[in-house]
Amino acid sequence: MASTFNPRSLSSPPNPSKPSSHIPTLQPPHKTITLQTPNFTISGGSTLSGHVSISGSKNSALPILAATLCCSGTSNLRNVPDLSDTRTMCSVLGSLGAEIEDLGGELVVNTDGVRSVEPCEDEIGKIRGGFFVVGPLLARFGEAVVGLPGGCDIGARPIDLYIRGLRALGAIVEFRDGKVHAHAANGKGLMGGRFRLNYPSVGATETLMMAACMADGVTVLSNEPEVIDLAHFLIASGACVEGAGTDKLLIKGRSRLHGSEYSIIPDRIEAGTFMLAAAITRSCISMSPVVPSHLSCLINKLVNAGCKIAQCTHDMLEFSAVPAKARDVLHGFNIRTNPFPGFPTDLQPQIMTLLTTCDGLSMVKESVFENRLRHVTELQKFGPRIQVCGSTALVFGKDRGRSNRTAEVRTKNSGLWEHCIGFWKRQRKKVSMLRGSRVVASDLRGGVSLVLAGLAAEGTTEINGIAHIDRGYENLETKLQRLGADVKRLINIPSPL
Ligand SMILES: CC(=O)N[C@H]1[C@@H](OP(=O)(O)OP(=O)(O)OC[C@H]2O[C@@H](n3ccc(=O)[nH]c3=O)[C@H](O)[C@@H]2O)O[C@H](CO)[C@@H](O)[C@@H]1O
Ligand SMILES: C=C(OP(=O)(O)O)C(=O)O
Repeated sequence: MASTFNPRSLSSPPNPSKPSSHIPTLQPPHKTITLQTPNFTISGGSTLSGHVSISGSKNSALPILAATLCCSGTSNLRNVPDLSDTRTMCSVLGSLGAEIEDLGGELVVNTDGVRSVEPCEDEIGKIRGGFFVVGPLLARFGEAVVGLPGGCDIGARPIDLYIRGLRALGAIVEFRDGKVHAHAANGKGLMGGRFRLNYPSVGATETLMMAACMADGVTVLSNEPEVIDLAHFLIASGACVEGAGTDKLLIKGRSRLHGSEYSIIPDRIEAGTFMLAAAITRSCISMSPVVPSHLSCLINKLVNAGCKIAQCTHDMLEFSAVPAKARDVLHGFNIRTNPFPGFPTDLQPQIMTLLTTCDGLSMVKESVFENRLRHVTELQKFGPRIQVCGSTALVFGKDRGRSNRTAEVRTKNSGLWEHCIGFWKRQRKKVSMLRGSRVVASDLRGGVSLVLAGLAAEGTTEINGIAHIDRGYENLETKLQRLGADVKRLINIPSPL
């Protein structure tokens, strides 16, 4: 991974102005999940076929579970995925006094018994979404004492935008004893106010929406599908939220929200991961339910690379990467992660794995999180040539005489070209199929990108640290097995001394 080239001048599309490192910083401690049992063992090389059912979205379910704290009566939530993250979120609510009943496929949440405004710190520290409860607790009870969040270790992930936004809504916020202490300035409820995020943070937008739904007026920016899903849940519960899906949300306060019945949207990141599993194994699979427009950016990239959408309805996709002729290849391409509708950062590690099997040189630029290329070191153990500099990775695919002109031009313009083309020429003859390896997942999407590598690799792969993957994929191995993959979850028994 050592690099000497300078990527400063890499040309790239405009990025919304991201808060820079001068912003303060209540930075959350990233909790390390103990990397031990179980693991995945994968025999690579199988072609996939058949249909996969896509679960509800983790990143919608977490804020919507938090939002039930705003609602009197019961909230009936369908399509909540059964993940370690959603279980943790239920424990967070339980630690406040909420009652949650699992009807199998439907969670019934009643928060009328909530008497505490201080959720269990250990549970909050396991996931990013735990911190979202600060918004609804302030909205309904006028007070919250919340520990710092955990989640994937992919960057500093500060919470300064949350704090600034809550202050703009009239909260007094202090940091004491490792926790955020917030209360409504007038001792009753939040007053409402206007706040413009200087970066469309998903979590800050969601937290402020929940905080504002019993106060008045907030202007926020993120329009990720999961933010819109939360807006729809709040509206179903009696909130007045205008502008969901645009870059301006207007929330008019209501004194009370009520329970409702709501179904979480399908997980676009899970669906995207399965499309990439089909692409890397050059297979054809169908999937539902999906919202195809949530996947447009990925679909465009894959179609340009040589894949096909064989069928598409309002909630089903049939995706094929089966070559029409034996000599057909998938062509490398460039991606840059960005807020929706840009390329999702949560699919960056997975698409990088696909690119190692494509033709030519590809460039991957991570622009949302500053430390989201950690999986590369493990991915390299499968044999591909990937060079990282800062937040950019160059993926040296197979050379069959065609290369990715855009990557060439961009790298040429940036002075990177001489360095990397020389390297590629020396290495390309050595590039062959991915080879099975023993690797460790260090975060959720980086971890699943290793599963994709294992599916395509020659031989056997063992992936440890799969607790990270269990945070965000429901029954991953069962779903892959049904598609024909040879994946097993094994429990390691530590050898006696
Ligand atoms: C539970 C959940 O929904 N997680 C998703 C959510 O995370 P999350 O809500 O944490 O992501 P954000 O959109 O907040 O973060 C984007 C960028 O903004 C920065 N930032 C954020 C808040 C803040 O107060 N200050 C600040 O500087 C972050 O460090 C990061 O560099 O959106 C991300 C971006 O689509 C996804 O990768 C995560 O899967
Ligand atoms: C980064 C992710 O999750 P979290 O924000 O919960 O850590 C993710 O889902 O890829």
